[in-house]
Amino acid sequence: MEFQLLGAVEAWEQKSQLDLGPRKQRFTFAVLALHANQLVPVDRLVDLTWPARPPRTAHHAIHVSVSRLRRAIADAGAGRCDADIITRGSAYMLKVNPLSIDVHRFRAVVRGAREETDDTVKASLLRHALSMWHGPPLADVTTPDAAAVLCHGLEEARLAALEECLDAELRLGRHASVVDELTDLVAEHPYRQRLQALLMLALYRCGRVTDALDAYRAARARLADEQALEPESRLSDLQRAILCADPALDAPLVRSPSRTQLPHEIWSFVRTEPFSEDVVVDVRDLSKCYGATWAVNGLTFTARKGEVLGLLGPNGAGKTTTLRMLSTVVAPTRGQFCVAGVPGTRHNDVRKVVGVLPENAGCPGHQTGLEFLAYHARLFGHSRGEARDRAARLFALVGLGDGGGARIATYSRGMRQRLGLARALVNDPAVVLLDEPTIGLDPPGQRDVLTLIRTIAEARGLTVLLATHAVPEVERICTGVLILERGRLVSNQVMT
Ligand SMILES: Nc1ncnc2c1ncn2[C@@H]1O[C@H](COP(=O)(O)OP(=O)(O)OP(=O)(O)O)[C@@H](O)[C@H]1O
Repeated sequence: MEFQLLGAVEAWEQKSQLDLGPRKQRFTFAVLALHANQLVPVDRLVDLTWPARPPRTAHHAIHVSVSRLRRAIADAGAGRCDADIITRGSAYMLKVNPLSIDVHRFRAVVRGAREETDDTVKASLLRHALSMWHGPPLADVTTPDAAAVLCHGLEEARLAALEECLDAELRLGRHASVVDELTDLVAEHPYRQRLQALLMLALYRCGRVTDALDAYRAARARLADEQALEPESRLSDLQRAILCADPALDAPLVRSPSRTQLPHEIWSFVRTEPFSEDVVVDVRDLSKCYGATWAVNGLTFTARKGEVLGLLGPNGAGKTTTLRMLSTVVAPTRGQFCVAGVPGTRHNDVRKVVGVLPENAGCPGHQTGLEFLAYHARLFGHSRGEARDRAARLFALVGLGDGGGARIATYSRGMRQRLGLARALVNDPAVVLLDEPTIGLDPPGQRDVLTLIRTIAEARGLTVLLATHAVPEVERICTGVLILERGRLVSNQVMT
């Protein structure tokens, strides 16, 4: 489930929007989501909803709203515990993965951008974070009083991120492309002196020296007339530097970064792992570029024996490309990896230690499941008899029971996924790569397949990398999660 607070308040499960009810009910939801995983007293919800004079029925109205919200979430999640509103005394808490809420994702990406030393990456992460905004926070549910209490800090965070982004873009020599945006921003926020300074610098670098000096004069007059303030030294120093054409103000020479200047470290703000003998997957700076698109950029992580690591991200985040590189189907543009001690450059050896369930695994409908598995066991060099035994064992392991004699064409989607999983295990791999293994399955089918994956991983000490765009899948079975956005790792967490 995905929740949007930056703009109109909305909740989405897959592609359907949840009905969060009338305005006050959506407002209650928004307050709980802003304080995800924290208790919010009913009294506070009442004060925020009716700041002037709450009606006598106010507490009751909040209880009714919460119970309707709870039902809407449960119905949409079809029984999966994706998010839930729990009661503790006279307080409520929305229990949810905070990264399914845009406000918390925004803050996480901005935090990551601040740690980034490469301005290209920093600017692109900040632009991405800013793109999560679809309007003022809680736009369709809040009142001016409540917005002043709940949203002021958020709006300030957006402006600070925007200033940092424009600053990085100016350092990258992009003055021509940001000057109009800066002009609009200064008109909208006339007292933000950092924006004024950025505009003056952009104008100067565009060769518009008079406009840069006019901008300073206008800013100084406005500050004096309306705020009785003097400009900060950053503005007056900049004006002096412009007047004497200080070379320090010149636009930087834009060079394409050399290989050694590219960021090799990802920012992992939760999980850091020391090297250990247990490490079965070791990925360093793995990157893939298609034309101008970095499908995966600078991915670094490790996975230990027995770990079920989720690769979580929206469409196009780079999950499939990562798995395709690790299964040696696609060659990395940069970086390296090692699986079970085998370097990624030794393709044939990697394929012996890796099992793969691709996103759209095709199975020949005319074969029986057992024939299909035995065929693949033969490809890994097993004798005919061994291949048959192995096929039967795996068939039972994935819970396909007695259906071995039936043709695959008669299998349900869930049975095909189980078969695909069995095929991924046919070579006794150390690592299994699963790309959206539950796609197209109904909720009970999804639960079954996920439980099966976890059980097999535990029983066999397998390391599993599971690509998915569904937060609940990760919560259900993963021991850790890597969150990808536009090819970059934005978070690396242990699941608790
Ligand atoms: N063969 C290709 N040629 C060109 N671009 C590609 C190719 N494969 C992937 N891409 C691009 O790389 C980016 C990452 O794609 P990828 O399929 O790895 O993402 P994903 O996270 O698996 O997405 P999804 O959930 O939609 O499967 C996308 O912008 C995609 O268009």
